[in-house]
Amino acid sequence: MHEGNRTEIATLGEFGLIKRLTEDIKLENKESVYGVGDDAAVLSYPDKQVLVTTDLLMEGVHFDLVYTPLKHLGYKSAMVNFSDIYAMNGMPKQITVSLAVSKRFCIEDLEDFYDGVKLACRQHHVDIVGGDTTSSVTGLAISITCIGEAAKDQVVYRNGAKETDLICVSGDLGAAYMGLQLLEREKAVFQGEKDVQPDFAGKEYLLERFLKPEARRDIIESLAKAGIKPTAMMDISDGLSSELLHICTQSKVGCRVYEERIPIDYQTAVMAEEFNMNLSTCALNGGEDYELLFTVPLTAHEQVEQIAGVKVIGYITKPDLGCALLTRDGTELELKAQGWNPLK
Ligand SMILES: Nc1ncnc2c1ncn2[C@@H]1O[C@H](COP(=O)(O)OP(=O)(O)O)[C@@H](O)[C@H]1O
Ligand SMILES: Cc1ncc(C[n+]2csc(CCOP(=O)(O)OP(=O)(O)O)c2C)c(N)n1
Ligand SMILES: [Mg+2]
Repeated sequence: MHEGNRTEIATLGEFGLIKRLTEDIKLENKESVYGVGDDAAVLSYPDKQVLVTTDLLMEGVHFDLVYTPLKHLGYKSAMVNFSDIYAMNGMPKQITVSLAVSKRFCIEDLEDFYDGVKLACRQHHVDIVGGDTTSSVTGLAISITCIGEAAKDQVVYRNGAKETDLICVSGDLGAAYMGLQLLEREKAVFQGEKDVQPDFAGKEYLLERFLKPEARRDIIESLAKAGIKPTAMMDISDGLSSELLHICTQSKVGCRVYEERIPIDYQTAVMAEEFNMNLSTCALNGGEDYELLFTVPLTAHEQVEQIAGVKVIGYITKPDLGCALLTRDGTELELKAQGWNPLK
């Protein structure tokens, strides 16, 4: 947050602030008929399915400003919403951004936050078409709603996985969680002693995965190019096991996942060792990976294996076999959702 050069929000007021944050927005998409400036935005989606998703992020629950730069927070807040649209096999098109801010924040802070939101939007061709701004007596609250589109026959739900389907995952898992653990460990350094710098050498990937997640538009495009429509899909925000159980419950099937096939980056493994944590537990339950978890028919095996950044990690079974992890030594462990739960 800004220390020198602070302009109090009160000097602009609500409307001045909104103008300052939104005056440079240019609409990219033909579906965005009218954006910021009236009682509602106007969108046009003839002959498409319209996808709508929303997320609420609370300071102290979802993010800690001691080690999260506001520009990164803006970027991530937008990205996690795009990820939900991609998880429906759609393309994000518009967002609305709602903020509740306390007096701790100055105009420059909110401009930083918006720079991050705008950068994410430019990269994913998304228009900011509205929002709401109010005050908060405690921390910062952020709610972003994203609107997207998909062709009528292309939407992919969580409930379509069938027996013998292959379970696939993009990228690697557990790195964002290790990034969070690392930042929490170094938090004292951020807060207090000014001359001591936290040492993140060799751990950059973990921080990047946590602070700057990238929604997997590329995977959606690769699947479309290969002519593969997944039978079920969702994004991994709460951890692989939790999400797999959602797909299996909603699809009324069971599953088997090979522990040795779960993709994990080298830096994640080194960090887990340093923290004395079980690596598979980190990858299964870490959360905030924002990778895609999906199932494809067995007939798509060869094609899906050729997509860069996608790994087949298991298969779908009859429901009575339940959901289990096949460990390296061949034992079966029941999968449990031990991932992140803000209401616990
Ligand atoms: N307060 C709420 N009121 C109505 N629907 C909700 C509420 N909270 C969550 N949902 C809905 O429940 C479903 C699951 O939500 P959630 O677990 O948050 O999914 P995700 O991890 O994709 O954000 C979604 O369809 C979401 O819209
Ligand atoms: C200070 C802090 N505590 C905890 C976390 C971990 N965390 C925050 S959000 C999240 C997962 C997704 O959040 P949720 O509200 O469940 O989003 P949804 O699944 O609805 O998209 C995790 C693991 C964090 N990033 N920062
Ligand atoms: Mg949610």
